[in-house]
Amino acid sequence: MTDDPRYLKGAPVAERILAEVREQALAATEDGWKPKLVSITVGDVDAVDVYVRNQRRKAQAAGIDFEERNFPATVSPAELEASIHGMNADPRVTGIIMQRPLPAAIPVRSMQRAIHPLKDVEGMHPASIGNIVYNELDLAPCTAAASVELLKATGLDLKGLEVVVVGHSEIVGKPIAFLLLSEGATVTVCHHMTRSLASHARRADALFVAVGKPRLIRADMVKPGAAVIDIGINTERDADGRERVVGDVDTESVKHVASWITPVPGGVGPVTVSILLRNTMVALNRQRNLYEASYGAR
Ligand SMILES: NC(=O)C1=CN([C@@H]2O[C@H](COP(=O)(O)OP(=O)(O)OC[C@H]3O[C@@H](n4cnc5c(N)ncnc54)[C@H](OP(=O)(O)O)[C@@H]3O)[C@@H](O)[C@H]2O)C=CC1
Ligand SMILES: Nc1nc(=O)c2c([nH]1)NC[C@@H]1CN(c3ccc(C(=O)N[C@@H](CCC(=O)O)C(=O)O)cc3)C=[N+]21
Repeated sequence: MTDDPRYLKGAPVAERILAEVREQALAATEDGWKPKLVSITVGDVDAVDVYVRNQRRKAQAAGIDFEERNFPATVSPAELEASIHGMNADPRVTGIIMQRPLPAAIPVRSMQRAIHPLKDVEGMHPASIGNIVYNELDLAPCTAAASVELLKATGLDLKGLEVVVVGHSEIVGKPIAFLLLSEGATVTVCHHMTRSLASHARRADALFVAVGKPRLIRADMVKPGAAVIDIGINTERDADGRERVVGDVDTESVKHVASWITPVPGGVGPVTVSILLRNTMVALNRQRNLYEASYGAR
């Protein structure tokens, strides 16, 4: 079933990006600039496990060092911030990603701000997010950038394309909208106060869904021939009690209407990981350029 040509799979896109990352990482290492990504997790969060596991696997395959720093759920904001400052100052650390969610006692935004913009490989610091508003797109939030890469893989021309984004979180929906605007698409953003999600969604040539609700998008909400990018990752139990991961789109019905649909798993997720590693190399090159501009070329 996953051989259906309508499935817009993540693996080929992810592999292409990872091959470029690997080449850059090897060249940088030879020049004495070994890339290293540090992942921060706080407490034990199932939702993050898969992501971190894949980050470690793909980083190692690409020649990027990967270190996991797990803090207890009881860590204070001040302690966490002090650790981040330590990583900012450590020249061996190229990039820092702070996995979400954080415990309620820790203010996500101030922690995001504590990561130096030059090491912010998720593109979530206000200074980084600001760049995409100015059409500087080389380091964008990973999931948003991954979703747009998948749309590009359809070959559709983004200029003037009618796009609807469902979900407006700061980490996924909003940056998708900004990236698409920069590419010339006409973008409508829907959220929980939108009056008729179905009537907006049905107009879309490309529909992005990042909400966290299984089967939110059904076949009657999709324009025939549309590209559907399903970003949701939800865990459900099936009838015999087994856990399975599903997106926000009712894939079985929508695939008869859409021309392209990203599967979950196997769609946006793997591309997100490869973009994180690509961002690590963008960060490394920025640090290296700054160093060489300050101290002269090696
Ligand atoms: N594949 C990947 O790499 C990643 C996948 N994800 C997945 O993507 C999904 C979204 O993540 P994230 O953006 O962090 O989640 P958030 O919970 O932060 O945001 C969800 C968004 O959906 C909107 N929303 C809620 N209910 C509705 C509704 N009925 N109709 C329309 N919009 C609605 C919310 O709007 P409002 O604020 O107005 O309520 C909000 O903007 C999750 O399933 C998550 O697991 C996340 C990150 C990476
Ligand atoms: N700061 C932050 N940024 C995030 O982007 C972020 C986060 N925190 N917290 C958790 C969520 C979730 N997320 C996933 C990314 C890829 C896969 C992924 O690779 N999924 C594979 C799963 C394959 C398998 O099951 O092994 C797939 O969809 O095919 C999963 C989940 C990123 N998130």
